[in-house]
Amino acid sequence: MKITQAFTFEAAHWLPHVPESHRCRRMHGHSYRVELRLEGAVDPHTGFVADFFDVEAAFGPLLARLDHYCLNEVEGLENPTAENIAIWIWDRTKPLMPQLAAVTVYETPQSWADYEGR
Ligand SMILES: Nc1nc2c(c(=O)[nH]1)N=C([C@H](O)[C@H](O)COP(=O)(O)OP(=O)(O)OP(=O)(O)O)CN2
Ligand SMILES: [Zn+2]
Repeated sequence: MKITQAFTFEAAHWLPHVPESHRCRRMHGHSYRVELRLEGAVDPHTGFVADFFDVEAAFGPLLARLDHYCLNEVEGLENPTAENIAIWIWDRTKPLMPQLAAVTVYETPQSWADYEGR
């Protein structure tokens, strides 16, 4: 069974490795959406793969490190592409949630990165 929980955060960033002429080299902001997908068996008693409240409690402190910050200033996110944000979240969430199967980071509703740990 797969379950997914979505979160949103607002943040500024700029991309240091694109050409000077690229508009994303300038500081700008996004309303990001993060989806955490968990996979596992449904507990026959609770009916849950995992309690959404527990997912929220585990991910909340990480989300707080991103929301309303300049992502380039967050340790490990010096090049804050959607891909690198997804990896950053995975690396810090997977140890807390072994059932984590994918992290999806939407930079805009039309563009996102999916990471499944490889
Ligand atoms: N593979 C990636 N490509 C790009 C990334 C990224 O993270 N991974 N990021 C950017 C910029 O962050 C850029 O800001 C993307 O947002 P935006 O310019 O708003 O994108 P749109 O083309 O959808 O904007 P419109 O104004 O709607 O045209 C660039 N590339
Ligand atoms: Zn951007």
